[in-house]
Amino acid sequence: MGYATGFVCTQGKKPLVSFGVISDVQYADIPDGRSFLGVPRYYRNTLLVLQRALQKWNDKKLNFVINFGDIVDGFCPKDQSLTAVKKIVDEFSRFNGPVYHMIGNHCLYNLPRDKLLPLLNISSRNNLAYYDFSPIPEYRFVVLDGYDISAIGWPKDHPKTLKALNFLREKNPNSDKNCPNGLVGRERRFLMFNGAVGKEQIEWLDNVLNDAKKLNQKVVICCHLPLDPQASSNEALLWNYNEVMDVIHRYNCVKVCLAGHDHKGGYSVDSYGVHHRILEAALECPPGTNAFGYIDLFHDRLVLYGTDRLKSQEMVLVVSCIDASHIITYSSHAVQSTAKNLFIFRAV
Ligand SMILES: Nc1ccn([C@@H]2O[C@H](COP(=O)(O)O)[C@@H](O)[C@H]2O)c(=O)n1
Ligand SMILES: O=P(O)(O)OC[C@H](O)CO
Repeated sequence: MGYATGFVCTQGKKPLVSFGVISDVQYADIPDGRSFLGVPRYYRNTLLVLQRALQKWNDKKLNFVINFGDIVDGFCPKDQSLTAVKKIVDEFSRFNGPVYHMIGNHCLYNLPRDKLLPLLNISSRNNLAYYDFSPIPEYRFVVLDGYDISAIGWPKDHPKTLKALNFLREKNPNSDKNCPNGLVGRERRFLMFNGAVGKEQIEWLDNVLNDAKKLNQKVVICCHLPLDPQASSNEALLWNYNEVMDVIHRYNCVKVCLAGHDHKGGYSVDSYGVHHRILEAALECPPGTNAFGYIDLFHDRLVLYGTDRLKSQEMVLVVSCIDASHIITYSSHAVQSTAKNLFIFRAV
């Protein structure tokens, strides 16, 4: 295990703040298995990955930690859900500082929102799980609730469940609404394990970004579901990623969007110069390997130091795009190179 080095652009500067990141822990006290597409999943080992992450984050005296959702897997036996969620939350609470959680589909397979959100320390109105925080005056973090409109997590007769089911009936012809067969390209996101950001949350986002702009803050958006098709598999995207990105693109203050859910990870810079980084899943680490990291925040860039499967990434912030038609994209399997490609952007 080791953090990748070689980022020369920080020139030994001290970061404004540093925070730990991990996604898709998906713990369950069950034997190893596979995803629908056959990718191995190590349900018990993932707890060890989280424990090593905590050790590293505490050793490095990071300022806070963000968990990108799905702390417990849907295959966790339901009579163990509460114990399993508490077990993982207790692990996170060994961090010597604040931990910010967000919800994912697997959290919602295990517990309803009214039980889940207090455990995750998400104080909410109407059981919604979006919020923002500002660890330093220069930066604002916005955590979105990607399952605001969803067929999972709300009571069966809740208006949001009914709305989501109607939406899926309209968009996905398959009887198994998790099956993307017959859907083409970006339409393949219309699956039950995804969801949407509702109207009220979009208005809230607009207001937060307006406020951040007035305060001259840079914004990092965090959401379990990815927001950019260039970084993500079509099957993992937020249903209304385009609506959310339309709001985000109205504000030059949004610099980076971080996500989980698409376990292989990904990265892109969109046509507005916003970085999108999807974190590789902890669940898919074979025993002895890891997928966690930490991010150093500077005035002009974010530097992600990943371990093993979680790849390192330098994200240079931009104020304007000289050539908006040129989008830099590569999958997590491709060679990682960012800074040298960013000559088309003017750095802050
Ligand atoms: N290509 C796919 C992917 C998934 N499904 C359905 O989703 C469920 C969950 O998938 P996982 O990747 O988390 O295992 C799975 O049980 C399938 O119902 C699918 O149909 N086609
Ligand atoms: O974490 P899961 O099981 O919901 O899987 C999500 C898929 O990777 C999205 O493509």
